[in-house]
Amino acid sequence: MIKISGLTFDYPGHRALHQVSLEVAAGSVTALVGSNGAGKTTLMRCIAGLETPLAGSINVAGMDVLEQPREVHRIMGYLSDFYGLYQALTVAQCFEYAAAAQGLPAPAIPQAIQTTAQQLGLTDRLQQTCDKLSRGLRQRVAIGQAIIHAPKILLLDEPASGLDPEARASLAGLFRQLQANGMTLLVSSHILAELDEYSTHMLALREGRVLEYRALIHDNSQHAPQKSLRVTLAQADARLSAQLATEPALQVTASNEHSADFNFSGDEHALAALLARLIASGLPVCGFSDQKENLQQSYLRSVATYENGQTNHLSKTGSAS
Ligand SMILES: Nc1ncnc2c1ncn2[C@@H]1O[C@H](COP(=O)(O)OP(=O)(O)OP(=O)(O)O)[C@@H](O)[C@H]1O
Repeated sequence: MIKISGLTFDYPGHRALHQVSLEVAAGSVTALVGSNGAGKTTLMRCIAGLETPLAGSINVAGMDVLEQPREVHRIMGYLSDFYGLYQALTVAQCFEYAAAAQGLPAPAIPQAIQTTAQQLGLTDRLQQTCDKLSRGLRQRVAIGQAIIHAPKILLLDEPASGLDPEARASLAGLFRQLQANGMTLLVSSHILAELDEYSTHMLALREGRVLEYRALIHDNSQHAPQKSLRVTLAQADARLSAQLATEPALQVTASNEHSADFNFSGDEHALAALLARLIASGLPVCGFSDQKENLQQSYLRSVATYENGQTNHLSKTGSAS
């Protein structure tokens, strides 16, 4: 859906993106993560055709963003990190304005306003003017403006900032719903636990470079997906490692007398059978827990790998001192 090749972007005196290349699959939700100044906003603005890169190309649904910006905008929604709302307009008027600006035919606009208000929980606010809304409600109106034309691609820069926990949870639900309807989302946030709830991919940027881009959910239908699990005992038992070694469908990655971590290839029935065998062997098993790496751990591991690489490179070139 989005194909970026060799994207390089310069601000006066500062290179913000260095040779960024990646392909974002249709229907995915990509968590765009990185420290302050990593280049997330710049990348989004380039994808939205709001900046002209020094080099490289960006293709959205088969269209070159720089050559066909208007066609691209018709299928794209973008919420910038700093946005403005017309204070004197009501929420309904804001939606109407956004819908008309996105080229929605006039007869379709009233329904689009109702649908969007419902998705954002703003139905009872439609007649209120924006100057009377709280920060979180304004944020919801801005998100509504970005999705009113039911785009195929949605770019959201820090969409949850200013939202209360309830609104954040319902926003996560909305993103899952939009993805289920076939939308491709690119969402930047510093709150990784939140992105973890709905993201299928992680794109980590660091100093304008792609640190890592990968799928977070592996769905390989030909094989049972591999699980990373931990078995915990109620009390220390030296037989744990030996007992696990007799199990062909698992590989132990770490163990002691209280617990063991292992990768397991098998379905839920195989897991139930494994639990039954461990209990039958006399081990005081409390249970299994999922050891799947979350987005935060994944991101921090990418950063650590990058920093170790930098340190190794510097020490090899002799400039570390
Ligand atoms: N208008 C500008 N002129 C010069 N440099 C800029 C400009 N806008 C951004 N930069 C620089 O480009 C780099 C990337 O900025 P960008 O806003 O894309 O980062 P970000 O990852 O979105 O950061 P944050 O998480 O803080 O929002 C930063 O070093 C920033 O200082």
